[in-house]
Parts: sequence; structure tokens; C-alpha cells
Amino acid sequence: MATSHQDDTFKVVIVGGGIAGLTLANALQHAGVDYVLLEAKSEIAPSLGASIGIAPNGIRILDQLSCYDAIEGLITPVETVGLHDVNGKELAPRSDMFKLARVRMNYPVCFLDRQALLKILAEHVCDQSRICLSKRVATIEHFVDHVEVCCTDGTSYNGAVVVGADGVNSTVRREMWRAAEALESGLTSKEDRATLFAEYKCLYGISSPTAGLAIGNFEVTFAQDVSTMVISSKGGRVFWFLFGRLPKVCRAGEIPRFSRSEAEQFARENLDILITPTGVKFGHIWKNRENCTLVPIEEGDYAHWTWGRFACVGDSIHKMTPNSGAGGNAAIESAAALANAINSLKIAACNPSLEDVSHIMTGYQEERKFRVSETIKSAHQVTRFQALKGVKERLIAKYVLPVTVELGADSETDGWIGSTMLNYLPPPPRSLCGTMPFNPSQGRGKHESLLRRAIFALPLLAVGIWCFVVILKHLPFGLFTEILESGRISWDHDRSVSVIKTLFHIEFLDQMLRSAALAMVPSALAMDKPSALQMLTFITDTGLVYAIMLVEGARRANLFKPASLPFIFGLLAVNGIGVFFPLYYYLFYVLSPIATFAALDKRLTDRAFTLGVLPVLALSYYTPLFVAYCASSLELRYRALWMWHLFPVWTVVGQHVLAWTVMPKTIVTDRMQNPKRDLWAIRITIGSLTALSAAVWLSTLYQALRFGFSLSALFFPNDDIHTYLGGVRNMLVWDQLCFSLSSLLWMLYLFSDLKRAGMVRRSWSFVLGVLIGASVFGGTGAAVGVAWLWREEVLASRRHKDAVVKAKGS
Ligand SMILES: Cc1cc2nc3c(=O)[nH]c(=O)nc-3n(C[C@H](O)[C@H](O)[C@H](O)COP(=O)(O)OP(=O)(O)OC[C@H]3O[C@@H](n4cnc5c(N)ncnc54)[C@H](O)[C@@H]3O)c2cc1C
Repeated sequence: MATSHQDDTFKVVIVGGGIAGLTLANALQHAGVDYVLLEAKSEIAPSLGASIGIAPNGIRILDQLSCYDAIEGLITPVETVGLHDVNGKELAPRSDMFKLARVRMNYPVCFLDRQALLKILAEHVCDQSRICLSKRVATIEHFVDHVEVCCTDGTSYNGAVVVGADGVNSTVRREMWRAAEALESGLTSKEDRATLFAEYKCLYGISSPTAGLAIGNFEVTFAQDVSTMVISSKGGRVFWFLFGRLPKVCRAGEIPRFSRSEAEQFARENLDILITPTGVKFGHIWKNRENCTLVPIEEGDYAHWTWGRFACVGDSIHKMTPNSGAGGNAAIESAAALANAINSLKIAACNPSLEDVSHIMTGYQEERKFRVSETIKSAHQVTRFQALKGVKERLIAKYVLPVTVELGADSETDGWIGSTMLNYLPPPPRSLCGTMPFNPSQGRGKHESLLRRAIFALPLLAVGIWCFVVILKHLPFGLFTEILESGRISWDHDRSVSVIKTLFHIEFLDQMLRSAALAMVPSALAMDKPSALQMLTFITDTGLVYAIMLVEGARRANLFKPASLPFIFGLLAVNGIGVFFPLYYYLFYVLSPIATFAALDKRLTDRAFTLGVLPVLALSYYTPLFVAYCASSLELRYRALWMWHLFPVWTVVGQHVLAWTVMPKTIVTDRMQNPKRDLWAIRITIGSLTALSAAVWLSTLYQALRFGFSLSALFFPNDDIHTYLGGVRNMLVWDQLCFSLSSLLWMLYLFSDLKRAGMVRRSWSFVLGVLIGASVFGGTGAAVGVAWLWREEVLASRRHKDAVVKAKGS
């Protein structure tokens, strides 16, 4: 390796004064690191008619660098997104995802002139002599103790580290490969060098205000091989992008450049594309253009970002299509991550060794690589999706997009919540006030492993399987048939509920219900009081847990998850509550890691549905049971039991009817303005059913004492499986035992999440004490009710321990 002289100060040479280079310059200034920035152009912010969309992940860093105040004056936040096809037909309901994202992050998604952003970044560099214009870097020599950066004008600059922030056709990247090849042939593979390719081109520009475009709206038009994105920003200024597919995928070296006439030709071919359903066409915007440029849009996810004293940042090393507006923001994030690394290098040594530099730079790449690769992949897909490239994309646009558009804010904010920040500057106060505060341990790339959760939660599943086996073992199938066939219970088959019989294995169920109706004869109750009491506690506990499931079904966090379909589990549970509720608990736990609740509004339930839980359960669950218990007519009891058995159907119908007719529909505003609005409805619903469960439990204890039953006679199986009533009793006892055990276990699992997240700071002995105490004094149902309500309050009021929030513990 060549040697040369280097002075003793730790200096960084930044090549390129674009977004990445200028962000890094500002960040190094705050770290007190000596640097020089070399820019090829003669001015930092030329007027090229380009815009840039910045998002909370980039803005948060710009805020740390004190640049955001200046930006805020120039922008109008993007609020809503409209997705249309080429004929202006809406592909999905208009989404306010960016508005919701702003409430969560307390920063907007916004567009401004790229020139303005570069100007602001440059003006925040205190020592302007560090920005050297008209300095086109030509070659870089790498030495053991420094680098020498040589410009086309013959000047050269020495530094401990050289940073390539020189864009997609990076000279620094090329020089890094050259230096690496000279010493370690093979480190940079041919594939890595040929990573860059382009399949699409983009005509972008800025137009003056155009009639029909509302400020703050983002319009996307999906069309075969062509797509558009149009944003109407502050003062009605229109930022627009027209994408088209290239005739073939062009590899590095063969990517075309376009002339002005080619740009105009491309625009003329697409003047009739509808930008909005109200009739605004691309031609209208084109007519109002101030400036425009046609470029190929390269993509490239390089494997090696650094080598020796080289480090690349921004488009020079991670290049993506602009459809998701992420490239510039990723460049800002990478610049921040690199500044963190350089700062730690400066702290460690004034003149760091080559090994130290290599080591720290590798750490920089490791920190960023996963997130960047994911962002590149996602941008790649969005481009093809908007251009309706293939059958898959067309099917998704037609059938998936309309129902999943609501998840847009979730996917965006998941990418921002834990994004890189400068670790040597405090988080800006503004970033701490949203409903989804910065959390370095959450978000894209930091998700809990679902497989790990699935394995960890296996005991829940095991209880269900065990219950299934035990019930099968104890079920006196033969006896039911025998009893019926022997005519000991006579029924008018013609009058039986034949329609319902087609559901499930109805014959068997029907026999069960007739048997239960028989068991509920007052005299039978008197004869088998323990069974009746056991059934009563079981039924009230199940009702309470089903109410919890209905509330969970209305929760935003459970959209598109099994928990959003409680009636399926309710119907299945007809075949064994102790079998199918554990399955629900298992799926619920696995699919609801604590990060699901990173945004406060994810806990929120749809009040229109939550408010309906109590009345529909009262009507469809508790009333038929009351009739079945009290009616003297066997047939009435039988029919009441049939009504009761179909409670999952009645509840879902009832909730929807109420939600569509009388209940207040507030979820759309609640999720932004009042994410705790449903809490009272939940407290009253679950609180009252918990009280009912506890009352039934206490009355059971009282009656057991009064009539001299032991608790084991009530709640534990015996060996009477040969008589009909004995078999039914044992089956129900097993069912209840497994239901109770799995329900309590479910609560422990949910609390293990809360405790790991630091949201419950009470000790495990306290949590267990509450569960045991509530079980003793209110029964297991009430214990579940109390624990679940506790969890609800925690989710509504406490944040994850790593969330950086303004008010401690809020
Ligand atoms: C049409 C389009 C729209 C986009 N929209 C968005 C958006 O809305 N949001 C978003 O986040 N991203 C967007 N992007 C991506 C974003 O523009 C880039 O990711 C970002 O500009 C990368 O910044 P950079 O500093 O790494 O590179 P560049 O912006 O390319 O800057 C490189 C700088 O290095 C200088 N330079 C080059 N070679 C040399 C040399 N040899 N010596 C000295 N200086 C040199 C150049 O003059 C330039 O100033 C868009 C991209 C395109 C093409």
C-alpha cells in the first residue's frame, strides 16, 4: 500500500454537495469534526425544476440539525392520497393516511423545491469556506494513514476518511473499487459493479397552480407501463412525475440519457392521462409547467458501501426508484448513521488507524443495510405496481388495494418510528409529541420474530389440543344415541329446527341441546345442583370472554387478523370452548406483538361496534340462557338453547345493524383526535360483565357452602362417564377447566409482553397476586376481566420503555 504524509487532525473529505453530502456536513459540524465538502457544480442549489418529498424519518434529522424551522415555512403538508386508474376511476377510497401519519409522528410528509432544501442545508453550514464549489473529484489515492482526493482542476485534499456523496454515477465508488481491487482482488465482485440498472424513466417537473387540484392532495394514476404522481403543495404549486417503462431493462453502462425533445415527446404522448377523477388531465399540468427533466430511474443496492478509508452514502450506494419518495430520506438517514460512526471514530482517536476506520465504517453499513435494502425493494415494487406491470400487480390494484388502503399509514410509520437519528444530539422536542413517538427498538427491521412467538405460545395451543383429546375420551357418544333411540327423550322431529341442522354435525349438536334442555328441568337441577352451578359459572365466564373477543374484533390493531373475526371462533367453540378459545388466544398472542400498539390509535376500537357489545350479548347470549334455565316447558328450553348456541351469528348481525343504524360513527376522527374515546364504553361493557361473573361465582360459593358441596365436586371431573348426565357433566367440567386455564395463561402471555416493554412495572408476583386473588374472589372469568381491563388501561396510557416521549411515563 502506498504511503504519504498526513497532518494530525482528523479530517473528513465529503465529495458531493447534494442532500446526502450537505446533511453530513451539517451533522459533522454539530459533532465538531473537521471536514471539507467538494462539489462539482459551480453553485450548490441550481434551479433545475426538481422537487423533493421529505418524510418524518428525514425531517426528524433535519430538525436535529435546526433546519426544519426554515423548511416548515415553505411547505403545506400532504394530507390525502387519491389512487385512480387511467380513466380517472378511483381504485380505492381516498385515504387520509398522511394526515394520520402526521398525527402519529408529529411531522408531515411534504414536498418542496429541491433547490430550496439544498439552499437551507447549505446556509446552515456556519463556515462557508468548507464548501468548495467547482471541485470535480477525478481520482482518490488511498494510503495507510489517509486518503488524497484529487480534483480535475489539479487541487487535492487530504483526509482520514473520504465520503462518496456524489450521486448515482459516483466517482468515489469507482475509486473505492479501484483501491480495493489493487489490494484485495475479488472483494468487489463483478456482480456488485454491475448492480445498477434501469427499467423505467421519469419526466418530472414543477407547474404553476392548476385548476382542479386541491392543495395537500397527492394524486396517483395507475396505468399500463405509465403512471403519474401529482402533488399540489403550498400556494397551489404543482410537483409532478410522469413515469414510463423503457423498451428493455438497461444495465450499468447502457442506461440512456434523454434530450429535451425526447422529454417533450414523452409528455405529448400522455397528455390525456387523467390525474383526478374530476377531469384534470396531465395535459393541463403540462401546459402550466415551469421546468421539467426526463431521466432514467436507476436502481441499485450495492453490497459494499465502504472499504478502508472510503465510505459511500446516498444515491452513490443505494439507489431506488422515486415512486415511494424514499431515496432522499434514505440519503439523510444514511448521512446521519455515517455521522454517528465518524463521531465515534473521532472520540476514539485523533488519528485513527486503518483498522479502526474500516471497523467503524463496516458498522455504519451494518446499521443501515437492512432498512435500505427493504426500502429499495419496496420502491421497486411500488414502481411496478403503479405501472401495472404484470397480472399480479393488476390483480392487487383491483382487489387488494381497495381494502388495504387503510393500512398505508401503518406501513409508512412502521418505517419511520425507529429510523436512524443523530445519536450525539438530543431528539428534537417536536419529535416527542406525536401519538407514535420515536422508538429505536421498533419499526422496520426490528420486528419480533413471529416464529419465536409461535413457539413460545405453544402451551396455549397444547391446552386446546389436550381439551380436545380429553373431551373425546369422556364424551358418551353412544349414550346420547342410545338414550334417544330408546325413547327416554321423545321429540317431534318434524318440529325440530331443520335449517340449522345443516350447520356443523348438527345431529350430534341437536342431541346435546336436547340433553342440556332435559338437564335443565328444575327437578333435574335440584337433583344435580353442582352441575347446574358449574354450568352457570362456565356460561357467565364464557360470555365475558366472548365480550372481550368482540371488543378485540373492533380494535384497529386487529384489522385483517383472526381476532377481527370473533364469530368464527364463537361458532367453532360450539364444539368445545376449551378447544377453540385457546386457538384464538394462541393466534391472538402470536400476531399481536407489543409493537402493534406503537401508535396510540392502534389500541382504539370502533365505538360503533364496541357500544353494541353489551346490548347484543344481553339479547343473544344471556336472555336465551335465562329462558333455558327458567322455562318449565322442555321445548321452550330446547329452542332457547338453540337460539343461544347461535349467539355468534346474532352478535355479529346485531353489532352490524346497530353500527349502521343508531351507533355514533366516530372512528375516523377518533383515531386522530381522540384515540381514547372508546375507553369508557369498554370499561362499562367489560366491567359490568366482570361484575356479573364475579357475582355468579360468589353466589356459587355461597350455595356450595349452603348445600355442602365441595369445590372439587363442582369444578373437577369425576369417574362417572358411564351415565348420561355424568358424561355430560364431565365433559363440561373438562371444557371449563381448559377454558379457564388457557384464559389465565393468555393473560400471562399478554402481560409478559407488557412487562418486557416496560409498560407494566409491577413485579410478576404482583401480577400473579392479582390474577390469583381475582380468581379466588371472583372466579377465573372475573380474573380475566380484571387483567384484560388493566391491560387496556396500560395500552391507553403507557408507552414502550424505549419510546422517547415528552412527558415521562406518558
Ligand atoms: C425524479 C426523481 C424524484 C425524486 N423524488 C424524491 C422524493 O420525493 N423524495 C425523496 O426522498 N427522494 C426522491 N428522489 C431521490 C433523491 O432525489 C435522491 O435519492 C437524492 O437526491 C440523493 O442525494 P445524494 O446527495 O445522494 O445524490 P445527488 O442528489 O445526486 O447529489 C450528488 C452531488 O454530487 C455532485 N457530484 C457528482 N460527482 C461529483 C464529483 N466527481 N465531484 C464532486 N461532486 C460531484 C453532484 O453535482 C451532486 O451535487 C427522487 C429522485 C428522482 C430521480
